[in-house]
Amino acid sequence: RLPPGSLGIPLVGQSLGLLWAMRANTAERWLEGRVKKYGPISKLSLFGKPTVFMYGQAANKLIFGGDGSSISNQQTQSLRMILGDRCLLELSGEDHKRVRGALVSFLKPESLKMYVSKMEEEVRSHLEMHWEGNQQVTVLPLMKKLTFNIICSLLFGIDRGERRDQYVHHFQEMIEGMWSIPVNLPFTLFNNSLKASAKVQRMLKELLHEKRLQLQKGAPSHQDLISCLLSIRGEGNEDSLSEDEIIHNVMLIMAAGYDTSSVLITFLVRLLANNPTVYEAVLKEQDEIAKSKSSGQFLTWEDLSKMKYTWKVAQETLRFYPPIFGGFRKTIKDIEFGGYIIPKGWQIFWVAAMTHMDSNIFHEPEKFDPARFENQAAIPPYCYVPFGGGYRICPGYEFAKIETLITMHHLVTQFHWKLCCTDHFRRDPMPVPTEGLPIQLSPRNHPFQD
Ligand code: HEM
Repeated sequence: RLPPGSLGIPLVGQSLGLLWAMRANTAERWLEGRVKKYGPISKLSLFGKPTVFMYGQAANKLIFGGDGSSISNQQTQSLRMILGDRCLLELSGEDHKRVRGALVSFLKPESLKMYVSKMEEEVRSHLEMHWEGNQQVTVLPLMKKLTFNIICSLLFGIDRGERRDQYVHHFQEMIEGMWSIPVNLPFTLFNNSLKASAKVQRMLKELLHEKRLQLQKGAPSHQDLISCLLSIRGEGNEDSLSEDEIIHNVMLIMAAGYDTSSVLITFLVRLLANNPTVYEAVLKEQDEIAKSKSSGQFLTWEDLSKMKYTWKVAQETLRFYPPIFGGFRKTIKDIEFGGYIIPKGWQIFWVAAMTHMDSNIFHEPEKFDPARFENQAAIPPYCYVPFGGGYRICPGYEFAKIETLITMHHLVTQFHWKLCCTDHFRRDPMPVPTEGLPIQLSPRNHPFQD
């Protein structure tokens, strides 16, 4: 009773077909082809492993909704070797709960409220340095720079300067090989990434010791994520997290929070250039907030809570272009689903966009309509999953929301822009617009000089 489909050529299976379709931005069509041929659940072979692809509300409930006793997380070997074996993605059961709890104690809204102004400072100085006075900018690399700087400032307490620049350099090298084939030979992408990962780990170890000393001298534990993690005590007053756990999870946060939010903001910029109606409504909302502030005054938590329409636009953007295309899980025992058996040890491949574009769930799914998020309760559970679901749901949701809203506030109230090239994109595996989305820029209230 295995699901229909074929495992293809040994080892290679359908991996090349899927990777090719991702690059050409036709992965959804590629998967739709499978659904037409085999139905909503089918078997194939991806990255050397027998796999079941499935999507939809019931499938997502099975994947995200359990407690980890039948389905576990599954990461690629390259990711494990680069980010370390104590990062959240590798942990399960009590270890996962303990480490995740520690990260959430910093990433929860009640803690993040304290950092709104610090985040805004980073956004303002970024725009001043890289946007103001320029007639053309390329959005994606700049947004990556910005989200990295926000992470450095808030999570690691590293201010602008030489040290931060060194981090950026090694970190970028590290993440370049995260999705590569794990062939550890000199000059392979994977080998470069592993070397960069070792450098980043050494730098973080130094930083950790500095933070420990600062804490001993009375620095506040909430000054940044690392200090917060170092201060959490277990039941017998011992360190709750080991040094490796702190370092590996700080690297995970760097990787998880950098590409994702920068892609979301880039696609928002692209959307507002293409959709004047949505642009006018976002501008109206943000102008009202700007008018209520005196010159130079920082945004507050209350201001962010007024940006309701802007966040709905972001939610609809995430429905169309989820930065995380999907992911893998592994069965711990035989599982019966939809009349089929998924054998123990097989991979499960979930894909957010397939559920997001299902017309049985979202009326006219091809239409960009932020109004569908007016009544969040009307969206059935496990159907809108850009941040995943269940006990592994993205703990950076609120962080991503705050940085997106602050950045969009400043962009729309300060600038006009239009696209300079085609608005095609490919997946790498994150969506990447052609040439990184160059735009023509002019200050607000100044017409373009063509
Ligand atoms: C638009 C921005 C973001 C999107 C779309 C996003 C999406 C996701 C998704 C889909 C997952 C679940 C993957 C799975 O279940 O296999 C996830 C997990 C995770 N995300 Fe995010 N993320 C975003 C921003 C962030 C930020 C800013 C941070 C940190 C500051 C972060 C930290 C994490 C971590 C640590 C996990 C692993 C959770 C676990 O395994 O328990 N993410 N994210």
